[in-house]
Amino acid sequence: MPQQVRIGTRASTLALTQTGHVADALAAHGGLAIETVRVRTDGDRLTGSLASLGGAGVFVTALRDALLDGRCDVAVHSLKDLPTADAPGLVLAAVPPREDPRDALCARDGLTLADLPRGARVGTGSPRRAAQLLAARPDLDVVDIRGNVDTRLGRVAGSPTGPGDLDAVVLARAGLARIGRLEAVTELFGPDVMLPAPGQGALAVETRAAGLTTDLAGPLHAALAALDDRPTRLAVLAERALLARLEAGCAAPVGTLATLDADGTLTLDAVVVRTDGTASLRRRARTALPGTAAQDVVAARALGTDLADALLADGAADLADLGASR
Ligand SMILES: NCc1[nH]cc(CCC(=O)O)c1CC(=O)O
Repeated sequence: MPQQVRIGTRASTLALTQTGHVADALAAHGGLAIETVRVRTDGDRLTGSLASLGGAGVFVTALRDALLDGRCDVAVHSLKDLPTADAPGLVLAAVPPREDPRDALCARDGLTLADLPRGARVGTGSPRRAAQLLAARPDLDVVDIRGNVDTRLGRVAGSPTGPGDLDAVVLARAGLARIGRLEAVTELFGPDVMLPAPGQGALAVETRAAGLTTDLAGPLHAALAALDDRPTRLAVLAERALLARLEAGCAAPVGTLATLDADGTLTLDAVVVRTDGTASLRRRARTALPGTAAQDVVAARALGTDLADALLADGAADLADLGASR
């Protein structure tokens, strides 16, 4: 008899697809029978703008409660939706290999950012994306939008499935890839134009720190360890350490991306942008990872906190409302 594992997820297409990948990977490891438990979060229920929803954790709190109550054993989140504060009683058990973390423009008629007409209406609910869009194209009319990925794509002119009242929207490439809508992408933004949110493109697999029955803990923990990807974990650790040191919320106009080279160098890029795009601070730092698991974690975190300190010394806190929507 395989061990039963209940895996908690939001019910959006994106969340169900992400959870499906994790469930398949855990099941492939053997000895586990996976059951999916759908959980409705405030982020799914409430319809206000993302910036007005009350910040950290709107998509994850209900899932974490389900873990702590024992309604599920494992929860899958988009890593960028996880607040940087530790959750008592829970552990980040696996960070699977990251998808391409870039943001994508999905515009009408195949247009790129440079091709969009003056004053074009571009939808995003993210102050980070809005600020970087305006830094590149101050003439754009950035429109605050919400909804799942399909709903947002439906707002692009010419879409068969929505009002089509916008010239373009900006979305994470990873989410579009996971739901099979990459054909909507008209441009991928390089790091010089738009740095992604910390953790974008990565998943987080959480479990209870204690409380799994001992027979479940063995096979489940082995399967989770096999799913964990060291380069992704170290990169998102550095990005999240930066965000935490800036005391920045998920709605702050902060972009950051870490990459691990084959030679063991971790490079972290970060930008803090004034919300209207009229000023920004950008920095890069690198560190040679020592090479053992515990030392690497310390080094990755230090890279993030040191880069944040440098940005704060440059005046990041005066430039942008870092505490937005915490
Ligand atoms: N809260 C929205 C959210 N959370 C994760 C993703 C995309 C997938 C990812 O970044 O891993 C999205 C949609 C988007 O930003 O376009």
